[in-house]
Amino acid sequence: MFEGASSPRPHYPACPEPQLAIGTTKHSDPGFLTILLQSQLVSALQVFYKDSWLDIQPVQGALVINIGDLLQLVSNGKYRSNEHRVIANPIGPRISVACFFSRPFGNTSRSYGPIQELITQENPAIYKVIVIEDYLMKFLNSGLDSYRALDYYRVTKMVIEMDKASELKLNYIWSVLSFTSKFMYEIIKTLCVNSLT
Ligand SMILES: O=C(O)CCC(=O)C(=O)O
Ligand SMILES: [Fe+2]
Repeated sequence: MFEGASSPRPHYPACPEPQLAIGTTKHSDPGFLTILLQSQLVSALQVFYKDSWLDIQPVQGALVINIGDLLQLVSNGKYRSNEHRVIANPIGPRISVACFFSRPFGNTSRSYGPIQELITQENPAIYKVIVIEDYLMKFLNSGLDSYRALDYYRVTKMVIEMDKASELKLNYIWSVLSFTSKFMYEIIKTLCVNSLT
C-alpha cells in the first residue's frame, strides 16, 4: 500500500424499500484519486454528468477511477472531480473495494496548492493553497451541503460589468439624488435661518 492510500470496503446491505432510502448521498471524493473495484452483483454507482445521473455498470475485471477534489486543486481545475452516489438496492449485500489515494496520514499541517508550472499569466491560480487540517474540517462539516470543501478555496474575483443602459440609469439616479439632496439642503438652511432670525 502506498503512503496516503487507504482501502475501506464499502458495504451496502440489501434495502427492502429502496424507494424510501437515500443510499450514499451525492459527493466527490476529497483525496487525489479513488480506484474502485465495484461489486459485480448489482449496478448501484451513479455519476452526475450533464445534469443527470448515469449508471456505472460493473464490468468484469474493470476498475473505476474517480478523480478527487485534491487532484482538481493541484491541477488548477484541469482535472475535474466527479460527483457520484450509490443508490439503495433491494439486492445485496453489495461490497465494493475502494482504494483512496489522499495525503500522507498524520501530517495534517501539510499544504497543497495549484502546481506552480501550471500557473501563467493567462492561466492564473483558481485555487488558494490549502492546509490539510483546515480542508478536512471543511470537508467533514459540509455534510449534505452542495457546497464542497474545495469551493471555499476558490480565488474569486468580483468583476462588476455594467452595460451601457444600466450605467446611464445609475448616472441618472445619482444626479436626481444629488439634485434632491442639494434642494433639501437649501430648504432646510432657509428654514433654519428663518427660524433663527
Ligand atoms: O461503492 C461504490 O461503488 C462507491 C463508494 C464511494 O463512492 C466512496 O466510498 O467514496
Ligand atoms: Fe466516493
